[in-house]
Amino acid sequence: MSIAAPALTSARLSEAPRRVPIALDARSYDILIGRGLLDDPASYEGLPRSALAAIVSNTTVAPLYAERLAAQLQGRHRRIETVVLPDGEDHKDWATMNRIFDALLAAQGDRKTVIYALGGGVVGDMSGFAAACYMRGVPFVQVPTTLLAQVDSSVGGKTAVNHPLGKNMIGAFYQPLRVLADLATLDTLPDREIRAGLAEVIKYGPIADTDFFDWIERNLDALLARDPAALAHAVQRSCEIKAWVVSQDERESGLRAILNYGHTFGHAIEAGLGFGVWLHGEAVGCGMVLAAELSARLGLLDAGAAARILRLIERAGLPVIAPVLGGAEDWLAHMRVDKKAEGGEIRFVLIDGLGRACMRPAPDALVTEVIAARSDPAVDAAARAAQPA
Ligand SMILES: NC(=O)c1ccc[n+]([C@@H]2O[C@H](COP(=O)([O-])OP(=O)(O)OC[C@H]3O[C@@H](n4cnc5c(N)ncnc54)[C@H](O)[C@@H]3O)[C@@H](O)[C@H]2O)c1
Ligand SMILES: O=C(O)C(=O)C[C@@H](O)[C@H](O)[C@H](O)COP(=O)(O)O
Ligand SMILES: [Zn+2]
Repeated sequence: MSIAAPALTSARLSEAPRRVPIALDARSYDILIGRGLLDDPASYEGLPRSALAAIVSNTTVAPLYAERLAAQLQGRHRRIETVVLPDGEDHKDWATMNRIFDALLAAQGDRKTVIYALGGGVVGDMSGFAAACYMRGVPFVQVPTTLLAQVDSSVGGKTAVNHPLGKNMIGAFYQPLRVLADLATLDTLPDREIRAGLAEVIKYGPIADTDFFDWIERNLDALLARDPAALAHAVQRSCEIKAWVVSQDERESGLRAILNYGHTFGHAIEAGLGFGVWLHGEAVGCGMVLAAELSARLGLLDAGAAARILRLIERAGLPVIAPVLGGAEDWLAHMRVDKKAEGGEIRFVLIDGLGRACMRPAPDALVTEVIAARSDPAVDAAARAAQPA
């Protein structure tokens, strides 16, 4: 499989709200992108009215934005309940999911209850999964408040929780009614999270769009400085590319796997270090470096292009040296549970020339060589030292 995305509509750099449509077999929806959308009644037009709306958020985001969202939902729903989850990837698990179900049942949520996912990818993935399961499916709206969630996780309907043995192992494909990405919410986001979000932005270049890759290279400093026009373009273009991919292959029977570039290595790092030690975007950033190196060693990518990918990820302040974990066998064991693996054979998303991705197995010995070349035990030591006692 080898894919190259066609050029899409050129992005505007105006301050007007942007609308990216995502067309699916069963249903289409809009991704709204702009500053101030959270407080704009127009953002909510056409969404269902019901007895109960449940805002699912976390201990960090709820105090910042839940009241403002609730104010917009008044009049549309008779009751508004806010479910506040503990914050962090280490809480993206079944116990936390049950807290959402407990709250929905305690509030007598019915089949028309609308779930609003207010937060980053962790809240979004869990709220979406809760919406898919509660009474076998209730409507939900994504209100992403991290860069990563605005450019990636809120779009396309992958929902999940982690299992101790693997990342996102329990989940469902379940699409939101709308994505409402208020760029102003990024103002309160810590710098480390901006950098993590940039990993998924960078991802779209090598897999689908060399012009976008060039644009990110030229505009990385503006993105790191949170320049509003640069961020708006990055979010819009990322959503356009993701919508283009997902609308052709909603359930990942082929093409959609390109969105997993860097994730086979990245998920192994997240699980191997313990969920939450490295941010998802950090692990994916490093994973993209390893996958580019593997692509080069397989003769798919020239060394200059692999070096450009590495340099961009490094400039974004993301890690480019991996942990050693428990050694080569430990790495391979983590990667064998990857959802793209078939019959225990690991399949990697590789870069087949900048702007094109393909999926292929690779010899264990070569994968091990790449890991050995790009890992350092000092990274494991630093990760252990950064963990709370
Ligand atoms: N479903 C998908 O397609 C998809 C795609 C990419 C990633 N993901 C998943 O998304 C998760 C990562 O998402 P993430 O990077 O958003 O992490 P996150 O959800 O943990 O959010 C990062 C941190 O930022 C805080 N935060 C969120 N919004 C804030 C704001 N506006 N101001 C201040 N703080 C804020 C959060 O409380 C958290 O501490 C991972 O679990 C990953 O697997 C899913
Ligand atoms: O939307 C997709 O498809 C992706 O692969 C996007 C990824 O950035 C995201 O991290 C996703 O959750 C990974 O999916 P998984 O199937 O490997 O768990
Ligand atoms: Zn990801």
